[in-house]
Amino acid sequence: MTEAPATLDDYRSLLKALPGPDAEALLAAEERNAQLTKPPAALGRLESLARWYAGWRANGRPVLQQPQVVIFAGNHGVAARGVSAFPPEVTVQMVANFQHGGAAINQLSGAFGAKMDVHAIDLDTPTADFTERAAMTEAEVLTALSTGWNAVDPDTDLLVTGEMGIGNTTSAAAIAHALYGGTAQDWVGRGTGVDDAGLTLKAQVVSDGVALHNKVPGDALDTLARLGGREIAAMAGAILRARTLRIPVILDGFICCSAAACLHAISRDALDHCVAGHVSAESAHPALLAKLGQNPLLNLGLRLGEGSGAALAIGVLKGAIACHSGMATFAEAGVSGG
Ligand SMILES: O=C(O)c1ccc[n+]([C@@H]2O[C@H](COP(=O)([O-])O)[C@@H](O)[C@H]2O)c1
Ligand SMILES: Cc1cc2nc[nH]c2cc1C
Repeated sequence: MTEAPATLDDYRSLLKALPGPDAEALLAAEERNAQLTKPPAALGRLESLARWYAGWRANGRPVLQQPQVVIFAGNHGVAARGVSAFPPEVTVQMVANFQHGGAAINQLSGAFGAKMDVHAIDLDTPTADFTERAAMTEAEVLTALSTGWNAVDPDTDLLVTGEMGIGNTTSAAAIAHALYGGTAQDWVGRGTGVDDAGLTLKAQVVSDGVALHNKVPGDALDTLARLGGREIAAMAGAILRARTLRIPVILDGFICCSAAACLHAISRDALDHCVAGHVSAESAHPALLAKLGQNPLLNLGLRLGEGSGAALAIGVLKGAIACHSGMATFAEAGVSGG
């Protein structure tokens, strides 16, 4: 197995030298798509999805057989500021629920034939409150990144990255505010369901945290360490590891996209192997997706996290690949062309 990068600079170097999709497979998929028994473009976005998948899998007629859902959990010092509708102990309780098969993501992984792995990262040691100091030290963010890196099964042919962490919509909003500017209000949402007073407090916390850390120069990996969380860093590590293995990734909601944003801010093509599974009901998710240039596959009003929206989108991608690789051509079926 390829070892995880040892330093943040090693991650930066990797982000500048990422593999692309396979050009031959892209061409073969394009040619095959043009011959399938349907009017041109009649399968809409399924057609470009299948080509995208074919390119990353280096196979013009690919199969999708071994999806992996990986869930990372982390605790946040900033949760002590009262920014969530739920107490921090829910993180470890939900990890137990994942392990016992009782969460939504267990059902969705099962429904779409994905194996599911859960990584609880140092839950007894919440990150520092980012309004006081950096959420993670360099050693801590590297540990979390490598947890994500090592969590990817090299034999999987599709990865979903999900998370669980009370307080993490505040971290995600702070990352987005630091990377993209605007106001803190632009990036905060209700998360697990805070009321208006909670939302106002959240905006203040995000504003204070970003003001503190903006005083020190740094790039998006520094932002990840200063404002992020262990599960957010782990998702970034997993997304990057998947890229090195040419494993396509379905992104989940607001928090997952904040992790992806830290890679995208360093290298504009870092998410070319990713597709947004859904747009969540977290109010700033549409704006974050727009910054990433991502057009989500589903819009079902979910605001759960856990990889749930992305897991649902496995079904869409499986449908796209089944059509692309299984359909007859006009010649094979003896159907007249238009
Ligand atoms: O994925 C999303 O867009 C999303 C939106 C709202 C809430 N969540 C989940 O809710 C938790 C964070 O909410 P909060 O209010 O504690 O910041 C965390 O466990 C997330 O998985 C997730
Ligand atoms: C119960 C519960 C389940 C979750 N799953 C992801 N985030 C969550 C937050 C809460 C509060």
